[in-house]
Amino acid sequence: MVFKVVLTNVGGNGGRGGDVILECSPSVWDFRSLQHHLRAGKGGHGAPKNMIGTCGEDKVVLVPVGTVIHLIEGEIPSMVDNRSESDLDPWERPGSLVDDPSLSNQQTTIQNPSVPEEVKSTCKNDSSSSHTEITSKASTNLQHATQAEQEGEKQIQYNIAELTKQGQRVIIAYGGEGGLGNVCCPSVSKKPMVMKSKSYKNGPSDPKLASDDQSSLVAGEPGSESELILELKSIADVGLVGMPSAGKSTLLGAISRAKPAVGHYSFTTLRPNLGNMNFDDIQITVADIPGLIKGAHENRGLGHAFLRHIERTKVLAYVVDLASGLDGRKGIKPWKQLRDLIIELEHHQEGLSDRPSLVVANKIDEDGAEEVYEELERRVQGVPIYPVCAVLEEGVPELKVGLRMLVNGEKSERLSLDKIQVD
Ligand SMILES: Nc1nc2c(ncn2[C@@H]2O[C@H](COP(=O)(O)OP(=O)(O)OP(=O)(O)O)[C@@H](O)[C@H]2O)c(=O)[nH]1
Ligand SMILES: [Mg+2]
Repeated sequence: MVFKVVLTNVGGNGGRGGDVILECSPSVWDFRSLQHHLRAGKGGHGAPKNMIGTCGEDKVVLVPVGTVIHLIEGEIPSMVDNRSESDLDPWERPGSLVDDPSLSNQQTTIQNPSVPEEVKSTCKNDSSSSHTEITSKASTNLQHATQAEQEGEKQIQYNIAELTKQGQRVIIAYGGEGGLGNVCCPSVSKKPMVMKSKSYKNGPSDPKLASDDQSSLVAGEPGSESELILELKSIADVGLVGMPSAGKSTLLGAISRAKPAVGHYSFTTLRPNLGNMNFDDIQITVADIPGLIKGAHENRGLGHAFLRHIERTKVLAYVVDLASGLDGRKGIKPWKQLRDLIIELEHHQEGLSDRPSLVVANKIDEDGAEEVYEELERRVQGVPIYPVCAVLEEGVPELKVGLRMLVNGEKSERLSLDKIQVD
């Protein structure tokens, strides 16, 4: 999602405006808290509405692990500190499990913003991607934002930082200098003074400028301006999504060199496993995501935690168990598995299932599975279905080619409820 907001922190009566700081936190999964703070935030006393932070008080906003900060225009933000070096689960550290050169090429980042890396890449405002753009302009921001949206493209000047560790902080906007306050000059209007672009990072404002206009003494001055794109880095190219015991972990072992635990009981996998599919020219990261059950969006079976991982994959491979419900055995038919999975994804986050997808019809080796597969093909339209026996690695080469095409964008079929005939 792309959104743009005003982000200027104005000094208030007698005090300097607080800085706006982004802090990396594994408990946050998207930029929603950022939106919330921006909406709820107040400026220093006398500051225009819609500002973030209060006078003299820094505003710390939590962002997810894997947030990449690009600068489009303005002052280069600076890294503050790593408040806590506590070790994260490897899953929470993008790239830590994956030695993927293609990813590092896409996301060249630096940890020291004093030597920013200049880039000339263009970032498209693609509403399907998880981008957040923060436009911090003192006056004409919303107009700018609309313009930018119309233009559709922005030049990224620098890759500023990639926040991968808990507690890492970056100042993205410096607070403006404080005015002297209404107390000193009660006759002057309380109306805030909005000034042209200017940075107040390096000490007090120009006294001449201040004395030129009494109202700035009262209202304080705007903080620094910068225009940023925040991007949430994907954790995997492909997510294996399915009900418990569908064979996701077995499949990950078959398509990569990963060796995840496999069990004949549900919820064998409780934390996602990552593996790499290696081709001559490209490496694709696959995440084996813990099984989802009906009601996952209401947190049944740790649903929330599992569903969140899906947000950060580009392509979905729905793994269904063809043997489920066969021969009077308990279980859900594959087409119903697909329907339930989509419902859970969409309840968790609207549009979550709207990404390139395919279906893996697993356990084709089981008695009666062929017939179920044929029925599945009749009942599910619009996405390729790959019959696979993950245990014997049958059908795996074809599946790998299909996944590669989706990741490369050569195909982009999506599974939706209207393409599944359940009754
Ligand atoms: N017959 C048959 N059994 C399979 C196949 N793939 C997996 N299984 C079996 O299905 C069971 C579950 O496999 P897992 O890979 O652990 O399933 P999962 O989807 O990762 O399960 P959770 O982690 O609980 O969500 C195991 O007993 C596997 O041996 C297959 O292609 N054919
Ligand atoms: Mg598993």
